[in-house]
Amino acid sequence: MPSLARIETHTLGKRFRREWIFHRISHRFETGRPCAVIGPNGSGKSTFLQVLSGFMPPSDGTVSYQLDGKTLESEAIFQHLALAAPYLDLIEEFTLEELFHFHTQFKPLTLTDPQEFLERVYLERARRKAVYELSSGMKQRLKLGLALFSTAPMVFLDEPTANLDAQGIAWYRREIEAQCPHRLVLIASNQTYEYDFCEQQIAITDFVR
Ligand SMILES: Nc1ncnc2c1ncn2[C@@H]1O[C@H](COP(=O)(O)OP(=O)(O)OP(=O)(O)O)[C@@H](O)[C@H]1O
Repeated sequence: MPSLARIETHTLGKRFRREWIFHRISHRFETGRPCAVIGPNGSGKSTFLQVLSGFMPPSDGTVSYQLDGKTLESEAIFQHLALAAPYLDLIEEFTLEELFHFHTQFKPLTLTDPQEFLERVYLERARRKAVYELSSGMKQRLKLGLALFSTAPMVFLDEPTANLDAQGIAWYRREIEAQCPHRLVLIASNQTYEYDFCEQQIAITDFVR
């Protein structure tokens, strides 16, 4: 049975200095109800995901987390959350096999064999390459794979198809749609093809003060 995750925000707001980026967002996110956070460049999508991830404190309101009906402390949510985002870097000096072994000590994957994982992200031929030797699209498949195939019940993706070609985008859509029924999925995007399967949408510009 998949874990049932729930995140509830109550009048959540974030400002940098005196500028409110978003304000008074009250919403419930749940396993099986994928949600897209949409808006133009600079509107606050990444900021919203970072506040929900616990990377940034809110300026106003609250966020609460539940897993199978039990409240999670905000310090503990990181272990239950997988995030792939342009501002999160991979360790460039590791080979892909080394990265797999390092990463899975902290964030286990459903694919426990590195070979199987690298085949699933179409990087099996690069397994002895260092991360810095990969193209930007290859790195993006690696980042996405680490989030998509993690065992964490919550998965947040920011600009998931950045640098992916048409084949990569089709792969992303197949894999994310397979994950949606049994995980809490949140996608920050301004590309319809990254989120048009999401049953919920939050337009961040609706929450400007
Ligand atoms: N650490 C920070 N300090 C000050 N301002 C910030 C900080 N991070 C983001 N901002 C500002 O917050 C606003 C929202 O930025 P954010 O990156 O969340 O937008 P976005 O919708 O994700 O944009 P994009 O589509 O370009 O990725 C921008 O005006 C940005 O300059």
